Amino acid sequence: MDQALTKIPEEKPMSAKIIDGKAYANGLASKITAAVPSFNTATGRLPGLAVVLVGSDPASEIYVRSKVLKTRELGMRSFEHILPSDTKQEDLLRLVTDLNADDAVDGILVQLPLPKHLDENAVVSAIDPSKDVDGLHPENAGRLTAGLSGLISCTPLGCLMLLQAQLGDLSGLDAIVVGRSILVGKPMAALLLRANCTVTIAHSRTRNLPDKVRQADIVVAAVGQAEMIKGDWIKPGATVIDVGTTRVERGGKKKLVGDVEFEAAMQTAAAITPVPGGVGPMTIMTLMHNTVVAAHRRSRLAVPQLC
Ligand SMILES: NC(=O)C1=CN([C@@H]2O[C@H](COP(=O)(O)OP(=O)(O)OC[C@H]3O[C@@H](n4cnc5c(N)ncnc54)[C@H](OP(=O)(O)O)[C@@H]3O)[C@@H](O)[C@H]2O)C=CC1
Ligand SMILES: Nc1nc(=O)c2c([nH]1)NC[C@@H]1CN(c3ccc(C(=O)N[C@@H](CCC(=O)O)C(=O)O)cc3)C=[N+]21
Repeated sequence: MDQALTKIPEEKPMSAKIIDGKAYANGLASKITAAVPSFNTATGRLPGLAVVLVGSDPASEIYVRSKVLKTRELGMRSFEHILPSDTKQEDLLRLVTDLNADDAVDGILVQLPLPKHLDENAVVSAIDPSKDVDGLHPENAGRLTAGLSGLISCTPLGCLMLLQAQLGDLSGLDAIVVGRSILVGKPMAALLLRANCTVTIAHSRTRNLPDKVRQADIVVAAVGQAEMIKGDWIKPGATVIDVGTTRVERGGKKKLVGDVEFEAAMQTAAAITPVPGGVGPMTIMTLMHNTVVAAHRRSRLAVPQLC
């Protein structure tokens, strides 16, 4: 046979689609901004978000700052409470009680982790569940697992929006969530299960993690260890959502990296979120989303379609 006819074209290296979380978050922002004036007309006030930060961790300060700026940018009210790192449990609980009673406040977010001497569970449980825009209160966490409506944790909600935008219906897909925190891993797994995925939850005691990741059509990495999930663990064609954010030093420069080996995963995945610019902006925007949802529910108004 003619040599020219049998020649197989050289295989091009695959390159995943980069899921633009920033762009998706901007789209969501326009819907939220549009919902604020009608809420204002109906109630005579603006939706309000209170953010509480205890201590002065520089990374936490950056996140809190961007939450405050975004709240104002979207036309809502922001209440900022920065407390010293030696704040007493009873003082923090009193602040939460005051915010619960304040009608101008629709959402309360207590930035985690709290300093070691404070009881995180007690603080989160003290938040009025109708204002718990982080979805961390046991009532909201329980409602999610029970399939009831409530407020859903921001980061997992943002990850689900990106996955559905990328894949449409998730029914029947094999998903692995690496990490089982109350903030990310557990609610993420509950949301994927609700979306009819078959879900594996992995953690620090999981055996043969690479093999488990290799089975998954969807990989959500929420560990907090720079690039611990290797590119060759990713199943060809999988969708990868990288929640992790770790500051590292590379070549004398500070850099923010995810839990997934990005460049290597690009060769096998069908789509992947970058760090920064992936899940992070979605977390901030879903917090805004939850604040508007909470404001409408608290005022007994129909919740507008935001996503
Ligand atoms: N981009 C964003 O919007 C957000 C980013 N983050 C980032 O996501 C990451 C995770 O956050 P968070 O869930 O709060 O972190 P936590 O530290 O609370 O949880 C980490 C989880 O990873 C598991 N884990 C640790 N080591 C391994 C390992 N070697 N193999 C498998 N699993 C392991 C732990 O297991 P075990 O339970 O057994 O200890 C734990 O369940 C962090 O980098 C954080 O900064 C968090 C929130 C929002
Ligand atoms: N009660 C509580 N709720 C949280 O949701 C919560 C928390 N505590 N504690 C800390 C983590 C972390 N987190 C992030 C939010 C935004 C970005 C983000 O916007 N990141 C940008 C980069 C920002 C940068 O350069 O530092 C990005 O990924 O593009 C990251 C991480 C929310 N968290």
